[in-house]
Amino acid sequence: MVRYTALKGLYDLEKTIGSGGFAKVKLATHVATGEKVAIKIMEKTTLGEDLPRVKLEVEALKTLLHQHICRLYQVIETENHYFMVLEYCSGGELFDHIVEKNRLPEIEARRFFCQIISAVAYMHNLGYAHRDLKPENVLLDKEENLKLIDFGLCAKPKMGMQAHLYTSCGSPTYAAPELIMGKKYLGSEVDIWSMGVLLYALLCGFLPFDDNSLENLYKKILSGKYEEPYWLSHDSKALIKSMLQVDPVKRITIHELCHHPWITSNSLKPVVFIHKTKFEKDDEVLSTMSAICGESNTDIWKKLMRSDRTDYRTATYLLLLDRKLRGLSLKIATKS
Ligand SMILES: O=C(Nc1ccc2c(c1)CNCC2)c1ccc(F)cc1
Repeated sequence: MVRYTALKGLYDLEKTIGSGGFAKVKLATHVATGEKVAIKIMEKTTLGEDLPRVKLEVEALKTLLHQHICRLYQVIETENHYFMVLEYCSGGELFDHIVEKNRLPEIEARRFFCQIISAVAYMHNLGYAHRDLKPENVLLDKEENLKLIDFGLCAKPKMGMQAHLYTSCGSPTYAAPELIMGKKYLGSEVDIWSMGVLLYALLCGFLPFDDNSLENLYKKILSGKYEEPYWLSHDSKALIKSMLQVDPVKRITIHELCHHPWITSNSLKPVVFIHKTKFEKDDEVLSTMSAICGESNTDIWKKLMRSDRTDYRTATYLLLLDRKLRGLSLKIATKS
């Protein structure tokens, strides 16, 4: 096991739970609270021109505080590495969950899809587009709630969500026609298309557009034609059709999506996005911390407010707060 001195005493590294392009994700234990976390480890040399994506993802995750967006607890930068300490999503990838069940019944698909809409509506409302929405970037926590990850491609256009984007990014299978055509596009509109592909995958168990040859895949996406399996209900077909519109102008908007009958059919209320508990002062959590570090609640809180919210103190506070919100006892490991 590679030893990273930067983590010594703070996090105990365990098994590797994911390895993507330029990052490796390892399960770890936050020493002070014993809570599990996922640490995304990136080597600066292999990052190369992807380095700006790390900074983009950190800034996005520090701003996006939502119950269905994976929480960032701490960032550690050393001479050769970046370590992003993230919320551990023990249920793994939604993709594996769909494959395991072959396809999801409409009720379960709706529950998951409402959580995704809530997170994406919240992001768009804050001026962020994800641009890489796909089942691999949707994880499950232990209560089978969804967590969006991988904001390395997200965009926060300076001129707001009405400003056009040009960078072609994300994986073609989930990419909107205007994006693969290299046209200017709106981040919000390409996210809706990707969500349409996601919903199709949830309900069908396979992808609407798939082909081993990139050229044929592009042709299928640009045609906007896909199979409609017999088990899809009328409303599901209508909703998918409204999201997989080749012409972005005809595509359903995130606001219409929140109020769509397929979405509200059970709960009869539109999807709302509730801010995740921002940085509320919680004295019980602060007292638990002050019992160890000897500082007063006020001093700890002042330091938290002044920090850049990515240090060990912030991680400890947030992990204790998560424990409390899950109804667990607050404990801190004393120096053994
Ligand atoms: O928790 C994560 N991944 C994870 C967790 C559990 C399991 C997996 C991935 C995959 N195998 C099943 C178990 C995770 C969390 C944040 C992140 F950015 C990337 C990955």
